[in-house]
Amino acid sequence: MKLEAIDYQSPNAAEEFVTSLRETGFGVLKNHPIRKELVSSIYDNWQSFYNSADKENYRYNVGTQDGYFPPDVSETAKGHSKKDIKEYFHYYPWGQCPKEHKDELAQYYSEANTLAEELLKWVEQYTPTDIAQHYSQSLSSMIENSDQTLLRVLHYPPLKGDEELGAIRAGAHEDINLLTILPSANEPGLQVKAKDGSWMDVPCDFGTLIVNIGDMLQEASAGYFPSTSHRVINPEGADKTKSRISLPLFLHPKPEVVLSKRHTAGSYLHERLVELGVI
Ligand SMILES: O=C(O)CCC(=O)C(=O)O
Ligand SMILES: [Fe+2]
Repeated sequence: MKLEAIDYQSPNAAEEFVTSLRETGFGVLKNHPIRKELVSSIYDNWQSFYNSADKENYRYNVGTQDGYFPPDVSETAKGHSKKDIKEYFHYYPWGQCPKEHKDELAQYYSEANTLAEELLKWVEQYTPTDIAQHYSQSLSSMIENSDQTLLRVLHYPPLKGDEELGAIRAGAHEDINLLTILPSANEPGLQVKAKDGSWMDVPCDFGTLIVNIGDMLQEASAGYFPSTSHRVINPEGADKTKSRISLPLFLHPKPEVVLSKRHTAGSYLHERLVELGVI
């Protein structure tokens, strides 16, 4: 199995994309509308943010989960004992954000959400009827005007050699949300678990866009769309001294949206955040 980039502008893009999601949990797009200059400018500006002590002034709010999460509070992936080697910032339009970075993130958030609504329409269009009957409302309407959709600016610092034995940049995990939209990072390392249990590198040519299924879409589609494990491995050799920045947008429905008989988006998120140890 190999992940091939699908041309967003090709006439078969929607069908090929949804087939890839169904078979691997991932879809990779090229020639998509997210602007490369905007992404690389965010990477540069946030590298400066992480290099500065100012980040401590934006420590996250426990109740609302917006702001800066330093390395010592960073997540421990479900079922793991070691913390990930990363720090990150959670941006919501209503949340805290350094003012010099706000316009750019707001712009990216809005453009990526527009594309996300289209991708959810593709998913819906190629969902078999017997599965689609489980959707309580259209997938794209679940995220429309949602203030829960989260843009995470991640920084994986250079490795210093004193990291906890066995700790990696991001331990194997599944995302909680509906879909995740992720421009290729500025360094490799992201891997996805194939059906045979082996780890595959996700293509990381700058300018491609990686989309993966989260647990909420798996829940809403009664397992038809698989939420797939992925991880970020540590760099080796000369790459150890390099930072890695990435920018996932996690599409979260409004809390009252019904995902399944068992869960609303709100009840599901709460359960998972407790497991992650961040609330
Ligand atoms: O940094 C990456 O490439 C992926 C990050 C990720 O999987 C996550 O934050 O959930
Ligand atoms: Fe993830």
